[in-house]
Order: sequence, then C-alpha cells, then structure tokens
Amino acid sequence: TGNHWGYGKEDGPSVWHKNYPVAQGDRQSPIDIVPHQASHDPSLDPVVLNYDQCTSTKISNSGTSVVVEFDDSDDRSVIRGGPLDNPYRLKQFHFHWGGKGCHGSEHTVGGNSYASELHLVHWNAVKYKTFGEAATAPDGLAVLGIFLETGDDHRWLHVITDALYTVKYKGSVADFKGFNPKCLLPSSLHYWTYLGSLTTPPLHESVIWVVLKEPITVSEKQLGKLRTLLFSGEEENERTRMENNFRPPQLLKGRKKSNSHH
Ligand SMILES: COc1ccc(/C(C)=C/C(=O)O)cc1
Ligand SMILES: [Zn+2]
Repeated sequence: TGNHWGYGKEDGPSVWHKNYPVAQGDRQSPIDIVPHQASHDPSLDPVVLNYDQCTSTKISNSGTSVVVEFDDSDDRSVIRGGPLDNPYRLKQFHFHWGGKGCHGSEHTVGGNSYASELHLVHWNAVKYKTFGEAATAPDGLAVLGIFLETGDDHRWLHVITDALYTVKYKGSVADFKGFNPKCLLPSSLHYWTYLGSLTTPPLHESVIWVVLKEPITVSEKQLGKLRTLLFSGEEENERTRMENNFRPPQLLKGRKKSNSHH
C-alpha cells in the first residue's frame, strides 16, 4: 500500500520521479558543493544552535534510516540566524551512510563524498502550525547537514550505536530519552547554505540547507553498527542490511552556487 520507495535497483533514487515528479524539480537536494565557486556572502550571520534544553524522546527504524525524535511542542531546541528569518524547531535527526569502506554522504564537496551524513531536521513553527504544513512550504524546513568521516571512535556516537539493536527491523520504535545532539557537532559552525529539498520522498522543495564545512570523526566500527540495521521488517523473509541509503547529487538548475559563511 502507498508509494513504496527505497534505495534498491527497482525502487531507488533513479525511479522516485515516477511517483514523485518533483524529483525532477529545480531545487532538489542533495547537490555537489563547490567551495571555490560558493560566493562568500558577508551579510550572512553565524548560525546559532540552542540545544541546551534539548532532549530526545524515541529512536526508530523508518525502513530507510534510523531516526531520533524530539519533543517539538515548544521552542526549547532551535536553530536560528544564518540564512534563517525565524527560529526553526528541532523535530528529528537521522543518518545516511554507505556500504563497507565506500562512501555514503548525500552532499558532496568538490565531487568528494564522505562516509556518512547526519541530518538534523527543523521546522518553522513561527509561520506554520504543524511540521506537515511546514514540510510543504518553501521556507518551512531547515536541515543542518553534518559530514561524518572515518577515523577514531566518536566519544558520544556510541550512545546511539549501542541502542541500534532495539530498532533492528523496519517499523521498530524504542524509548530514547535524554540524548542531546550538541555532542554530535564539530568545533566550527562555518557553513554553506542553499535552497533545496527533502532528499527522500516526498522530496518537497521546502528546505533551507545549512551544511557544516567541518566533518565529525567516527570509527569504521561505529559506522559498521549502522549497517547492522535492516531495511526489512521482522516478519519479512528477506533480511536486507540497511546501507547505501543516500540520494546522489542533483542538478543545480540555475541555482546560484551555495553561499558561504566563513
Ligand atoms: C510530510 O512527510 C515527510 C516525510 C519525510 C520528511 C523528511 C524529513 C525527509 C528527509 O529527511 O529527506 C519530511 C516530511
Ligand atoms: Zn536526510
């Protein structure tokens, strides 16, 4: 039932346009970010993250990624400043990653991809009443993208990877309280920004993207734990490991190169 999409040969990014024609729109994400072509915009303010009162509520396997949800009933956890005219409330974060040793980020930088990419999804609760409404508005969502490169263990990522066994199968949900995503930020909030879209169906062109220039470092072992998740549900015969759940870069279609805050 419903529009089943995924990352396989038959249901992957190359055929999403059949059920979601906006996939061929003129502000689709992700994109290849070309640093030297990114116009440096001195009027761009720093991005500010107020995650201090931020606490997670649950973790789930959406069938396409692992998602950590937040209580977005007030403005306790917001992103503001930068290219944003309002504060945007944190709703959830999720990851995209590759297979063993190969790349898995969605945005690329000068044609190079990272091992993984973390997306913190926020919505404009000043202008819109619900997340669903914001998700279809041109300035409805702000997604903070953070690249993950492989190296040493990340000292806090284990809090997430140690909980993955509770959400192995599509559709599983578990309590996941008290996690503050502040611990997943790199030291610098220097960023690129551009107008784009969701990178999974329904691919709404409703996202102001803020992609941090500095990656965080995680170990191959920690990434490997993401790959122990399954795309498939507990009742399915096929056990398909969750990996390569990333959409490749899309055409700029006349968009100006990303703006850059030093
Ligand atoms: C209204 O339905 C939605 C479904 C997915 C999403 C996201 C947040 C997609 C993505 O992360 O690319 C938003 C709304
Ligand atoms: Zn994403």
